[in-house]
Amino acid sequence: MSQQIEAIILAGGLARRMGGEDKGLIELLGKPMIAHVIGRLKDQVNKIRINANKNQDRYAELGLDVFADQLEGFLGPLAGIYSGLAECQSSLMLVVPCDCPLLPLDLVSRMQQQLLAANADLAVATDGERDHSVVMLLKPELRQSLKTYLETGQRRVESWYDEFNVARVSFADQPNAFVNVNTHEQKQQLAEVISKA
Ligand SMILES: Nc1nc2c(ncn2[C@@H]2O[C@H](COP(=O)(O)OP(=O)(O)OP(=O)(O)O)[C@@H](O)[C@H]2O)c(=O)[nH]1
Ligand SMILES: [Mg+2]
Repeated sequence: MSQQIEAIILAGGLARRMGGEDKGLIELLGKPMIAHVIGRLKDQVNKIRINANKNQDRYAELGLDVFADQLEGFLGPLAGIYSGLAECQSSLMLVVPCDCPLLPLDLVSRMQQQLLAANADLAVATDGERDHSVVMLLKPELRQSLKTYLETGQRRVESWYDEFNVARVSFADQPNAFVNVNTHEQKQQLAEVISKA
């Protein structure tokens, strides 16, 4: 297990494409979506916390700490990351979304190794072609920059981290690694893929 790395799972969005149902709590193959994500991470980090703005009691039943966005108004994933960094007690924090149930089992070791090798501020996962911008490993010192960025009305994750030294970490060897679920149809398709695997 990587030392001194904690993770936050972002489950604070409005899930509009799911009709406003709480995406992390939607059942996928008999358990909440977020439980799949926890299963992928639990042997990779020292601690996992859940970022949720609704149904916090239900998330807490999973036995993990739950925290809400400190800035109101559903400002996007960066609001969750900003709040997560406030309580971060490790030298690096991993961020993942709640709707990505096939995350790599070697996610943290590879992200950490490449962040350190590049002396980067932040590592972002890619599928070999594009960034998966809410799968990142970052230094807590970036919190102040995040605050300024959000306070000036900006929201886009990629534009925020562009100003830093970013290590892009390819997981092209795992084509399903970042399959994520935004609609009921995608959930059904993924359930079929996992069942046949
Ligand atoms: N904390 C927090 N997380 C968010 C917010 N908006 C999105 N996220 C999270 O960011 C990740 C990626 O976002 P999306 O896949 O677009 O999820 P979403 O915004 O809930 O869904 P849509 O409304 O359908 O776009 C998910 O894990 C969301 O929970 C927000 O305002 N606050
Ligand atoms: Mg969204």
